[in-house]
Amino acid sequence: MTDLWPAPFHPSPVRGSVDVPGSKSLMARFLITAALGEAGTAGRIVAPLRARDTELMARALADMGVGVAWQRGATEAEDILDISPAPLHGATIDAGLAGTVMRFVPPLAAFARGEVVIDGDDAARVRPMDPVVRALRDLGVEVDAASDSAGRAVLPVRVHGQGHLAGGTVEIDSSASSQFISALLLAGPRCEGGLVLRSVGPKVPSAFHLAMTVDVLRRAGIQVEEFAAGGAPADREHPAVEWHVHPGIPQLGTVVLEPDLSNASPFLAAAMVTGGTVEIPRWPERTTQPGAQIVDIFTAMGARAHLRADGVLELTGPRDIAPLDADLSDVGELTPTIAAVAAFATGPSALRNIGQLRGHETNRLAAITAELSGVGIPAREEGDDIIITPPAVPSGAGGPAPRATGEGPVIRSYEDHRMATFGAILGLRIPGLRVENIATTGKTMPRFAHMWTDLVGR
Ligand SMILES: O=C(O)C1=C[C@@H](OP(=O)(O)O)[C@@H](O)[C@H](O)C1
Ligand SMILES: C=C(OP(=O)(O)O)C(=O)O
Repeated sequence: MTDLWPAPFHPSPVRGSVDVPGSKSLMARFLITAALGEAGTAGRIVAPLRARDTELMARALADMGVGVAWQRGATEAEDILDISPAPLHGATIDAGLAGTVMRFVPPLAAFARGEVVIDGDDAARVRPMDPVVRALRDLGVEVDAASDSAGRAVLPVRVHGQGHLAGGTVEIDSSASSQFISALLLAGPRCEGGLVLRSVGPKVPSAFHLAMTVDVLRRAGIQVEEFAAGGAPADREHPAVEWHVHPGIPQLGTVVLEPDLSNASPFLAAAMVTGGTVEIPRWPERTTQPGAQIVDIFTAMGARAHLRADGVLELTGPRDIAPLDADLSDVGELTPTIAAVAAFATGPSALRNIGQLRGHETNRLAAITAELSGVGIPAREEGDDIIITPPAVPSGAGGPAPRATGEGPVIRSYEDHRMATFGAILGLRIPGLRVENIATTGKTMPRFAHMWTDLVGR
């Protein structure tokens, strides 16, 4: 039987503080970087994230021969994960539904001696893999892969590692996911001649995640140059289309994992849709995480927010939520949260240039529009945009009329952690709403349901 979670209904202002666990994206990069370090040295992650995606990544490394030791501290902030590099060998890897695992492990596998097979959930077997498979083949690696109906590579992928990679120049169309570029950049320093990666094709999404990859490499002592179209050094206005990664041995050292700001966003959304106030401690002053952008986005929708001197972000939702018309290409993973808030705005919103979400845990354009429409909030896809046209509702309380099902509406979560948190946000203002398989939030935030109930109560 499908597990249906009764989402707390709480249209009056929510107040509270939420300590969110670590960033899955930073953690994935730290793990790969540490694994490619020098044998005999260890990388240490303080306050590591124990969630499905990061445990699968840690297990993938361990299965290939890397030493991985989790140590519990008195609090989660004192937990430690030590990663000890070692020669990599063949293995069978379960990527689950983690884009980071299925895309970041194949280049790493090229350094193994032996065959590395990467497979995952059924839903993972439709996520795009072609660009990383092609790039590895162009670099001389023997890779076998299953193919989809259009002949493009998908899981399972089999990498015949030779223990080393010569490197060179490779061109890649990474418009379906930034993770293909991140995957190759992370492996770049261990290529004997370094790596020159040239983006061809339409714009690469998720600019913040690309910046995160480059930042992690540089902090590990690796020289990375970024060039914009035309060959000038890349900057904020002129995004990189070519990366030169110099050869070297990355040294992760000891890093403290930042809280996952994208996972903070549903809690901040609770303040948005109820006109309440939510605090998030340990909000980093500077970060490459795209989740930090939620503050500006919610401010544009009427919130008041400030980062206090004690490192706590405080956000108060507005009485009336202003509609949003924004290009979300660079912050795509925030879309489900923003869509749930836009559902209660005073007018139509347009969430633009998010075609890459079709290759996420599920086709999120289809999922978001179907689930909003199902609870009486008209939403549609227009090309690579989502248009949400909330029916007129009295401000502050109540919500659109739910689909009449007798027991209250159901939000399907499609095995997608962010569709589950999207449902929880809607439930604050739609009475009787239930969310299918709330446990899917365990992909990146295993205690979500408890944290949500602690914040909003029953
Ligand atoms: O590199 C990463 O850690 C991620 C990159 C982004 O992927 P896409 O570029 O495929 O959207 C993001 O959406 C995903 O949640 C995490
Ligand atoms: C797209 C996401 O995940 P993945 O790393 O599996 O691509 C996400 O977390 O929103």
